[in-house]
Amino acid sequence: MAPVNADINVNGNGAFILAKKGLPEIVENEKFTQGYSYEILLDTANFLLSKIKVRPRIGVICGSGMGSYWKDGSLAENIEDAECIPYEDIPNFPVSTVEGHHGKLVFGKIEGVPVVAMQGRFHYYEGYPLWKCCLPVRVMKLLGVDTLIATNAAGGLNPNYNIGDLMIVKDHINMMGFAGNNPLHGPNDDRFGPRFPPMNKAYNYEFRKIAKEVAKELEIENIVREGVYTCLGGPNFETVAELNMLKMVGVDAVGMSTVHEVITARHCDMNVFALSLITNECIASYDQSGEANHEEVLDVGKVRQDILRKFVSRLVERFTQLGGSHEK
Ligand SMILES: O=P(O)(O)O[C@H]1O[C@H](CO)[C@@H](O)[C@H]1O
Ligand code: HPA
Repeated sequence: MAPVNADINVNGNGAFILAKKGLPEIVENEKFTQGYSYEILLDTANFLLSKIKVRPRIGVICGSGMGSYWKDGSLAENIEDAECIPYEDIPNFPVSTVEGHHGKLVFGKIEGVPVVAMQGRFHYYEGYPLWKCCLPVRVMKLLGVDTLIATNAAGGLNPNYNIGDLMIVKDHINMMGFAGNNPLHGPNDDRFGPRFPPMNKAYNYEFRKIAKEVAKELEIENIVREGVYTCLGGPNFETVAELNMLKMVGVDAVGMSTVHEVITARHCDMNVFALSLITNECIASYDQSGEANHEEVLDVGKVRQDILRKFVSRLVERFTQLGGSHEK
């Protein structure tokens, strides 16, 4: 895990607090996508540390409709000793605006492992610049998270995929990045990571191997796939021609998130695992009837909530057992 260059102290109330030090502030400038400075995000992390009892080790981002199983009563069943903090109460945090994204950080334990779950993520189409969509990932890093599990709902483009399948993300194609839109755009702060981060090992090989083993243990290997994800800016679903182009370049599943979060996480040296729930078939032919819609996306999330909860819980346990010395 890369040093975040912040000393961790304990304040008078026994809460963790991160001390500021190092480089000068980078001024926020949304227009030029410079993002919040390291110091501003330390304020956010310190606010959270003053509220929580355990420091999370693993961060989970819940995809569309997949956060509902973390909600209210059922959340307590899965995350022990849950402490929920609404986004609107967190300094410098954006707020969730999309149905199926509740807008809370949930701290607690899964299988005894301290975690933080984002019950709701931020998307570019909501009007947030990419750096802001990914701000929680950097805050997680400052809190001590070294592993990110990002989940998403995605359209299945691979003709062998079925609705309800789970796709372990092997790699991504950063379509928005091709057009120059990247969460790391703007001045680089080396305290988060290097100017030119590599991305050829973005999705941890050991984690993917473990996920396939876990799928066998849970007897769900028949619905678990491995493939390439891409994120488009949204909010519209894709045209037939766009989908055919994506198919030609090797995309298996299409969504509107995750890629920029993963880039941000890898930039600050987190280990990453990502999982797509295939919620709909991408309609890549003019002869096919039907239209993609968000309701269907949310419905499939509900149907798969139990399996997702079991899968993610087991992964949290197994990733933690792996320790920090594995090949990324
Ligand atoms: O990627 P998540 O947040 O799971 O959501 C996916 O589902 C929504 C479309 O139905 C889009 O936001 C797309 O990105
Ligand atoms: O078909 C899709 N396209 C883009 N994003 C999505 N999120 C869920 N399904 C889809």
